[in-house]
Amino acid sequence: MSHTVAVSGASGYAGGEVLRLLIAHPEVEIGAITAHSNAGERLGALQPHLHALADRVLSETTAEVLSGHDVVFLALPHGASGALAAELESRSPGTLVIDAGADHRLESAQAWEQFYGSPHAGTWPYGLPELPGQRRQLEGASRIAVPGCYPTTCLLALAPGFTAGLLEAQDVVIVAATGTSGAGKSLKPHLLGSEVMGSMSPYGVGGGHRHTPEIEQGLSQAAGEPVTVSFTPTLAPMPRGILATATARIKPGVDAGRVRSAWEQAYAAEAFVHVLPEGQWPSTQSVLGSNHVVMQLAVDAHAGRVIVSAALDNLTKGTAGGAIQSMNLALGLAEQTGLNQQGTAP
Ligand SMILES: NC(=O)C1=CN([C@@H]2O[C@H](COP(=O)(O)OP(=O)(O)OC[C@H]3O[C@@H](n4cnc5c(N)ncnc54)[C@H](OP(=O)(O)O)[C@@H]3O)[C@@H](O)[C@H]2O)C=CC1
Ligand SMILES: CC(=O)N[C@@H](CCC(=O)OP(=O)(O)O)C(=O)O
Repeated sequence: MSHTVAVSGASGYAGGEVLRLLIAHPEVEIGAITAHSNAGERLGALQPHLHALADRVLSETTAEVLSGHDVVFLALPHGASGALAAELESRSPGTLVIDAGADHRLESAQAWEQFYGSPHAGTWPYGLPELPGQRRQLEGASRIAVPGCYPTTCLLALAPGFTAGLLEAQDVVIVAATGTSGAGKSLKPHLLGSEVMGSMSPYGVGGGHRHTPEIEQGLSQAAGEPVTVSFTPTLAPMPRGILATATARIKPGVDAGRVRSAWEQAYAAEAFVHVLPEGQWPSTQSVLGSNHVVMQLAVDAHAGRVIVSAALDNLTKGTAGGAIQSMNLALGLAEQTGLNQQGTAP
């Protein structure tokens, strides 16, 4: 039986990627597609790669338009989904709501207010099934908070070492590079082609990036104790992709073999997360357009640290693919349904 799905924010990058994947999903039928300033436009004018839906017209994003579907994806700027989700709850109580924005990811209202500067909308099950115990939380869920793109990368990179109790909680350093689509479609002067092409620069330096509390939340849950993270994002001259390099101090007496086997065991049964053969390091190119994550790790015995490098596509596993993976679990479908795209090369 086909599930009806509505996609809000369909004119944006995240909503467009949700639609790209849903078009290839065998168990869904696409219902309402909505936007804000672009309501009334043909989808083909805004998402010219989505040929199958080119002549569909974008509706206004309202709870009335979105209600009555089995599933609603919210791909809206953060802060916009809390009120809409509350209205959907009363109009359409049986609908599975999947929020690609940040509004429902954090458990701490204080951290939300500190980093986002608005009242906290609440906490929904966190859509990263590969974290320990998380898959069970998503099976049959009626609300899902899709993780941020950096947190997906960083949590998958480091969680196995914390779950296995091999890493110190207080000396975690992550530097990550992202493609420009992470910032969304709206015009931003620092993202003009002439500013970004052929150049890289950091931003959100010094603990200010809003994904820091989300990464700390996930790693603390894995460790069973508070984990402190120093996180520095950088902007890279590419449209898609994240490469995160994460390092943490290894506890005394833990040897390199134990470290490697913790990661290999954590992901041995996962369809989308791959610890590469030793000596092969990840590249963003190899995962573009796919729901896959590739990673490699090394033990730096001199520094007493593990170094993990992980790559994914911020719009696929980092947003829309991860969201559909969680949707599949919530609907009782096979987790990989509609997500068998391989990477593109070159
Ligand atoms: N880009 C990425 O890599 C990732 C994005 N996300 C999250 O997904 C969400 C969407 O991001 P992204 O697609 O990149 O952003 P875009 O700027 O590309 O798209 C934003 C979408 O939201 C709509 N919109 C804008 N303002 C409002 C409003 N006030 N009310 C309702 N709809 C509105 C826009 O409609 P219109 O065009 O008609 O104005 C557009 O469809 C964000 O919360 C982001 O945090 C999560 C992980 C990664
Ligand atoms: C290049 C760039 O600006 N990237 C974005 C990525 C964040 C993102 O998209 O995640 P949310 O879902 O939490 O908004 C940023 O660093 O803010």
